[in-house]
Amino acid sequence: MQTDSLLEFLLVEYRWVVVVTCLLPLSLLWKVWSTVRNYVVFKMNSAPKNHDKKVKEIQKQIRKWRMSGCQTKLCTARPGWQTMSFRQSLYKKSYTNIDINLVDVLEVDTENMTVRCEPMATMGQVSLTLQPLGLALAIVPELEQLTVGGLVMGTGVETSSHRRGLFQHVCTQYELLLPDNSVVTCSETENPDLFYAVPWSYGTLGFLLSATIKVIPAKKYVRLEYHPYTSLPELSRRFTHEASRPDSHMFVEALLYSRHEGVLMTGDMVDEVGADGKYNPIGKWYSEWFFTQVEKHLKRFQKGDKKTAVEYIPLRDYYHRHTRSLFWELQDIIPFGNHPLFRLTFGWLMPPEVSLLKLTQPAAVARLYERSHVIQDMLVPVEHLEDAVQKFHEEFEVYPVWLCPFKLPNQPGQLQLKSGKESEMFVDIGVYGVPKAKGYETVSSTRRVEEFVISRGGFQMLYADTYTTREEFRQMFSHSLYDRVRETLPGCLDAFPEIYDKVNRNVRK
Ligand SMILES: Cc1cc2nc3c(=O)[nH]c(=O)nc-3n(C[C@H](O)[C@H](O)[C@H](O)COP(=O)(O)OP(=O)(O)OC[C@H]3O[C@@H](n4cnc5c(N)ncnc54)[C@H](O)[C@@H]3O)c2cc1C
Ligand SMILES: NC(=O)C1=CN([C@@H]2O[C@H](COP(=O)(O)OP(=O)(O)OC[C@H]3O[C@@H](n4cnc5c(N)ncnc54)[C@H](OP(=O)(O)O)[C@@H]3O)[C@@H](O)[C@H]2O)C=CC1
Ligand SMILES: CC(C)=CCC[C@@H](C)[C@H]1CC[C@@]2(C)C3=C(CC[C@]12C)[C@@]1(C)CC[C@H](O)C(C)(C)[C@@H]1CC3
Repeated sequence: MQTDSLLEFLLVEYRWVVVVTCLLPLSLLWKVWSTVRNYVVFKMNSAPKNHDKKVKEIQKQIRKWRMSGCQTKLCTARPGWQTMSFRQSLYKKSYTNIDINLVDVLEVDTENMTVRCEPMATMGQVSLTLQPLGLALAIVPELEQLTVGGLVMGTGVETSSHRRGLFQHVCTQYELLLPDNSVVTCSETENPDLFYAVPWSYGTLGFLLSATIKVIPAKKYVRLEYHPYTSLPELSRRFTHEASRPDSHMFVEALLYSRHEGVLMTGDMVDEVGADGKYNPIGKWYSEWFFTQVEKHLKRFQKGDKKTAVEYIPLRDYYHRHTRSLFWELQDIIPFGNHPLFRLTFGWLMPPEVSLLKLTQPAAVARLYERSHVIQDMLVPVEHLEDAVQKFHEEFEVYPVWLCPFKLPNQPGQLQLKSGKESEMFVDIGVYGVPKAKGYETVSSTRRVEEFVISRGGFQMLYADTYTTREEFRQMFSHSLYDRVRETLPGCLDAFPEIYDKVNRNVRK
């Protein structure tokens, strides 16, 4: 990473000093506190009773805002440092912040196979609550601090999305507080326009009070197969086949380690460790970061070992396989984080809470990331996978690249299929790291990739920086249903800005 001054150099190269000595112990404190708190609250079954009381607390805040003449727009009071995105939203300073202190799992319905969660419940919390019941969310987005509210109002994807779609496609009902202070529920059959406009609305239609999400039976392990490739066309063909086949494996994912080479992984939930593979508890504190373990399969393949490797991984370890290394982002913060000695001594404290990393990010680091760090997830139809990888290589040249397939059904809402088909297989292309492409420049390079994605009928995940203009944004995301719903919801236009006003690069720091 290039740095300008000695101070910048120290703050970047030695950021690990603060992270290892302060943030790791603090993160452990936070993890222990929140796990115990969630367990006690769930066990005491206090949450469902408290839910209506807490909703009244929120309605009190909205009433106060309305009594004061709706002077400002509204947003949640979730501090920017706690959100699972690189930036902190500037609008939180001028909007009326509404405290949504709804942090719990409300009830698990084993008959209808759903769980009702409050919006501030996190993926780690929900998967811990469901695990003893032998259940899991139908889609478990990777990072533990992701919240239900953020995944509904933004989006969520995981390696079973080729079967089940995005996070919104496994939600059956939303409970919302509208700007006129009314509480409504919506689903495919009840207020369907609102139901389909909520995903990707980024909190600009109302406040989410709870979401009902599909759950599935969870088995103890994932049987994972590793298929290395040294040809992108072959990897792309097999990736598309594995994602689209009617009898697909439950999990499909690929990591690219260069423009032409990568490892495709296919997996299924199983109850026992089989004799055809080795048991690999990748979640153990001492175990190697997952993406470097996967790369070893590519290296052995390049040396002539062509066999398909099989491993048995504990289910929870699999769901959060990239969490301990924050995909591959921690290597830029704790460069020796994957060293065996460090893992043995400090591995049990990893990863540092993203929230604390954000809270303590030096300005010099922010400037450096601004200039020479890419964090983007672009969603394109899988037929364009090869030319998309080519485009990302030309503009960014960042590896590994995360490839995660997902099925996109043709439903009303912001994500419209340009092909008009009933459903289409897409791929999430995740790029996180220091760009090596010659001539890389943050805005112009990213805008060229955005233009490419729009031209292929794709979408940009909006936790990342979008440099699109308002017009380009409306080209990428359909606003016809969204605009209509905003006009029909009483007080919505006064209470909330448009999506673009909450996600574009100029409203984030
Ligand atoms: C070291 C440290 C790290 C922290 N990291 C995070 C973090 O990564 N994510 C985060 O949301 N908050 C984080 N917080 C803030 C923390 O959640 C609470 O705001 C603080 O601990 C006070 O909680 P409380 O006693 O008011 O609990 P509560 O009254 O239960 O919660 C108050 C607020 O705390 C947050 N909160 C509490 N429990 C949860 C939960 N299970 N899931 C999500 N949010 C919850 C919510 O913002 C909620 O509005 C952190 C705090 C500390 C000290
Ligand atoms: N595997 C995956 O899919 C991953 C996804 N992500 C991204 O992370 C995001 C989620 O991060 P997270 O920190 O949980 O969410 P955030 O706190 O960042 O919230 C995301 C958006 O949702 C809105 N929102 C959140 N809760 C509510 C609510 N109760 N009512 C109304 N609006 C709400 C926020 O509005 P406001 O600004 O007013 O608070 C914000 O606009 C996802 O959208 C996704 O893009 C990141 C990593 C992995
Ligand atoms: C769809 C999927 C799987 C997305 C994965 C997104 C992750 C790679 C993102 C989400 C939050 C994220 C942007 C973050 C960072 C890295 C990439 C993350 C983890 C870091 C930790 C990079 C270092 C920065 O100093 C800072 C701490 C601000 C951020 C925090 C958010």
